[in-house]
Amino acid sequence: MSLRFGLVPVVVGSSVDAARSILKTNDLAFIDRPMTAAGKYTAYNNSNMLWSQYDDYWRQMRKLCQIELLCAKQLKLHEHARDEERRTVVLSDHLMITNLNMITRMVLGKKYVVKGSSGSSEDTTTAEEFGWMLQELFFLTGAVNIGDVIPWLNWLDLQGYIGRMKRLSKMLDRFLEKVLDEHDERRRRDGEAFMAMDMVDKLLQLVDDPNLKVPITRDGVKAFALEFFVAGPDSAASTVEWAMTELVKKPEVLTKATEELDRVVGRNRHVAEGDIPNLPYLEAIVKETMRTYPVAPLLTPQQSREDTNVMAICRDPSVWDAPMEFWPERFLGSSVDVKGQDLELVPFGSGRRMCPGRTLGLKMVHATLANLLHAFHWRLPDGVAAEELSMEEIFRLNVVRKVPLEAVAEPKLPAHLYVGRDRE
Ligand code: HEM
Repeated sequence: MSLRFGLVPVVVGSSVDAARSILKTNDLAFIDRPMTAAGKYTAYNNSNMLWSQYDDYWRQMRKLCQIELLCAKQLKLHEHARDEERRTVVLSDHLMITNLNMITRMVLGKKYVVKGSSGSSEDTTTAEEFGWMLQELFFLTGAVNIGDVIPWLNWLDLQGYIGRMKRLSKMLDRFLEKVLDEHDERRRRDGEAFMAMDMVDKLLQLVDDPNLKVPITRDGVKAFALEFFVAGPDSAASTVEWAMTELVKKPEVLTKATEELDRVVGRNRHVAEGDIPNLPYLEAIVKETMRTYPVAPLLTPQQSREDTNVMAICRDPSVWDAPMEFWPERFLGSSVDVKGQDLELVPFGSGRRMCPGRTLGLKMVHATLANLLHAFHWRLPDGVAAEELSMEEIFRLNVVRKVPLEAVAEPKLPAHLYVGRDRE
C-alpha cells in the first residue's frame, strides 16, 4: 500500500512477501531511520540505537549489547533482580512498575522509581512522575510531527509537539544527570577497586576508552540508558496485560495454563526462570498473544518510510486459520517462532534492525505471566461479563489497551510464599 505523509511517500508492506522484501531481500536499502524531531529532542540528537542511522556508531552499540550488556552472562547475573521484582503481582499499573524496576536495576544499578510520592527521596522519582515521562515519550515518539513530513512548517510547531519534546527532554535530563553523577561518584570513591556493577557503569567506562572506533559521549550514555528502560518495560507489560485479558475471557485456556504450572512447578514455591523451558503451553500463549497483539504493529519507521504492517500479517486469513481467534494450541508442535526467521510472526522485527532486547523481553514476559498465573486464581470482577470487556486498542509507537484490565486475584499458594511480597 502506498500513502503520502506530507511530502514523504510511505509504503506499507502488509503481506509475508512484502515483509521478506523489506526486512530481508532489500533490508539495506530501508535500514536507516528518518530524521525526526523526536530523535533530535528526546534522544540526544539521535544518539540511541532506535533513532541512529545504520553507521559505525549504531554497529558499535548493537555489538556492545550483544557481547556485553544483553549477553547471556549478563542476563543470568541479573536473574535474581528480575525474580525479586516479580513479587508485585497486581495487574496493569503494577506490571509497568515491576518491569521498569527490573530494567532499571540492570541498567542503573538500583531502583530509582518508587511507588507513591511518600516513598520518594532526593535520588528517586515517583512512579507517577516517571510514568508520565514515559507515556509522554511514547506518545511523542509515535506521533507524526507535521514538521517532519513538511519540513518548511517545522518552525511553526503547529501541534506544539516540539515544545513538549523540549520540556520533556529537560525533565529526563535532570533525572539522568542525577543517575550519572551518582555513578561517577562511586567510581571516584572506589578508585582502583572500582568494579562495574550495571550497564551505566560499563558505558561510563567506555566514555574514557581511546580504543573505540566511534567515541561515546556522556549524552550517548544517557540516550542509551534511557532507550533501555523505555523500549523494554512497556512492551513486556503490554504483552502480559493482553495475555491476561484473553485468559480471563477464556477460562478453559487459563485452566490449561495453571494445570501445566501446577504439574511442573508444584504449589510449594514460586516459578523461576529456569522452569520456563518446561512450560510449552505457556510459551504457546505468549506466541499467540504476540501474534494477536504485536506491540509494534508497524515495527519502527525506516528512513525510506517503508513500514512492515505486522498487525495485518498476524491477522491475515491466508496465513493463519481463524486469525481473530485467540487459540494458543495453534503453536503446540509448530516450529513457528518469534526469533525473526518466520516472517508470519515477527513481534520483534527481523533482520539487522530487529529488537536487540528480545531474549530479555521474552524472559520478562514468560516469567511474569507464569508467576501471575501460578500464584493467583484470576477472574473478572463480579458483574463484568467476558463479552463486555473492552478490547479497544490505542495506537502509539506501540499498541496498548485503551482501558486498563481490572481483574480479581486470589492467592492460591501457601501463605508464607507471599510474605514480604507487594510491599515495594
Ligand atoms: C516483549 C518485549 C519486547 C518487544 C515485543 C519488542 C519489540 C521491538 C520491535 C518490534 C522493535 C523494532 C524492530 C524493527 O524496527 O525492525 C524493537 C526495537 C528495539 N528494542 Fe525491543 N522489544 C521488546 C523488549 C525490549 C527490551 C527488553 C529491550 C532492551 C532492554 C529492547 C530494546 C530495543 C531497542 C534498543 C530497539 C531499537 C533497535 C534499533 O533500532 O537498532 N526491546 N523492539
